[in-house]
Amino acid sequence: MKNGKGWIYPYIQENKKLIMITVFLGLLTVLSATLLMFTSGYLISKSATKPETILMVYVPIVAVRALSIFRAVSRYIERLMGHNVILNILSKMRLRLYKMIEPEVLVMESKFRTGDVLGVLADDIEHLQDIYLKTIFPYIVGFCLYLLSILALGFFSFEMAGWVALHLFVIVVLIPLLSFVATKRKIILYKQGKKALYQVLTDAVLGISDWVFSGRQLQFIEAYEHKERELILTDRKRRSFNRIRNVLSQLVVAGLVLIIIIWAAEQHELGLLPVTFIAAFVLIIFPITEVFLPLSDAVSQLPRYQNSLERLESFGNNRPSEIQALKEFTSTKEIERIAAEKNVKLDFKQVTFTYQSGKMALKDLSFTLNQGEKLVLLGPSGSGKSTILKLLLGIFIPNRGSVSLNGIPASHFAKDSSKVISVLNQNPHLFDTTILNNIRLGNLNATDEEVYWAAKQVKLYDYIQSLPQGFSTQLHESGMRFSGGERQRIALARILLQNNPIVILDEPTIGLDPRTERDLLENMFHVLRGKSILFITHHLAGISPDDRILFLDNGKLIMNGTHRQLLLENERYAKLNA
Ligand SMILES: Nc1ncnc2c1ncn2[C@@H]1O[C@H](COP(=O)(O)OP(=O)(O)OP(=O)(O)O)[C@@H](O)[C@H]1O
Repeated sequence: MKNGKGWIYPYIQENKKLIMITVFLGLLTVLSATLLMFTSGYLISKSATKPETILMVYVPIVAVRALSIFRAVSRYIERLMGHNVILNILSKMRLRLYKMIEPEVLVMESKFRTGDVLGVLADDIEHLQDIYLKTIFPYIVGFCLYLLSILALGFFSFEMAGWVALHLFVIVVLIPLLSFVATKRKIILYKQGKKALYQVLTDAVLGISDWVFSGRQLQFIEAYEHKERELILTDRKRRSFNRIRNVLSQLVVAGLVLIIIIWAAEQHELGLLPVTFIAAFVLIIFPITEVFLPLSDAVSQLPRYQNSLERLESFGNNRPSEIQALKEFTSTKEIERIAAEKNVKLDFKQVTFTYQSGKMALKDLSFTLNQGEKLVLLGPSGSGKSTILKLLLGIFIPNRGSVSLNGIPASHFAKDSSKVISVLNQNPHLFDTTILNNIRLGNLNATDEEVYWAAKQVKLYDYIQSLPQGFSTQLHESGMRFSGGERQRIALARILLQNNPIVILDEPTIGLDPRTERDLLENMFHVLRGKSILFITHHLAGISPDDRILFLDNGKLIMNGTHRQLLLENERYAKLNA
């Protein structure tokens, strides 16, 4: 559990006082339960001696009532307090997680879906709340109670306190420890096996047609069921160990009851303890051991949290070094000034960028984009186009050279780059709300008229108006699906409302048929006049003769000129057009 330090210890430290109050309330609850049993035991015994008048048992009757109310109230407050501490800790953990994940969103995009990663990690945090509720709090309460009950018994008799201490030590320390050691391997094996089975199953479902075509589906099912049986067996072993452990713990409790009976009887023989107190002393064992018995299970659950803790730890530690520096700056004032000027010069100066893995993605790249110009970044897959986008948005910092907007490093604006740069990517997301709201996402202050204007610009206005509910059409409820081209037009309308000086088109027409692609690009370049456009693409659709082209291959600039020039002068380029 060494990895837990970063995600457990600091929160305990930070909430020390509240945790202490919760533990105190926990002890108070047990104390009132113990006194309740004690008084009830006395009351039953006293009543059995047929007292002459009810007044002889009046005080214990009132005490039983008061203690049962007090126990319920203190338990309620203890739960309230405990959950309050947990919610407080969880909210801080979540904040920490979101802060960790935020700068990585664009980096992760290529490898996983960020939402999935966030979901898994958020589940891990939810899972960690059980460490507090089911292990840490009960164990602290249990241990304090152990010490307190020994001290209290020592007050009556040293010898008996010694015997009870020894017995309780078995259920408070020995059995939990034994349980932890014995079940740890089984829990880990079970978790690993379950994960492996999920992977095999997912893999099989994805490739189901191949299993069927090869006629080996039965073979797969047999192998799968065999592994599943092994897994069930591992879990069964753990459960049967738990059953034996529980029986053992109950035997220890029975031993304790016996000790108390013998001690109380001896005391009575010696005339030191009235007979009415024998049951009272015996009954207090039960509320006390009720706290101790679940401890073994609580401690043996610890390995279950290990994966969650390790995942959270490693996520924090393995942040790619490319984005380490991201949070250090962010100059909101500067970006607002540049955004207001609407005249931005984008400069890449001898930029070299190497990934953490050692892969050099860009080498010595220089180009300038003045306000209102269009620049086409052309290159095959893996040539470095997406890396340029991340450098431009300030997510990555070049190893050598500089990327700047009006002379200020792009990394200074990383968090605010959307105030100057708009990006239209391959798969814009449409939210589960009205079309109007979906377009307004570009600028939340835009009026309805401005949204209609943007829709007209991207040639969607008539189509939207023809829908029964027009701009109020709920994208999800209507079951209406926009085509790829229409989605891009909605995203383009958002960009128009955003009204930023620089627009990056990151292969926006991928997957569209040639005709839709041509119409969309024509419309895009028309409505984006006056803005600086960086058009990232891997083919020549939508390129005009005077467009400036940078052709990248393997991170290096290998052609630079207008489309017209390159067609005439460069054989490789001319072949692309063929
Ligand atoms: N996180 C990463 N770690 C290591 N290498 C990377 C990483 N991301 C990209 N690369 C490598 O850097 C090079 C440039 O990648 P980049 O994604 O910028 O290319 P691209 O031109 O955008 O490709 P595509 O058109 O396929 O998206 C490639 O060789 C790629 O394998």
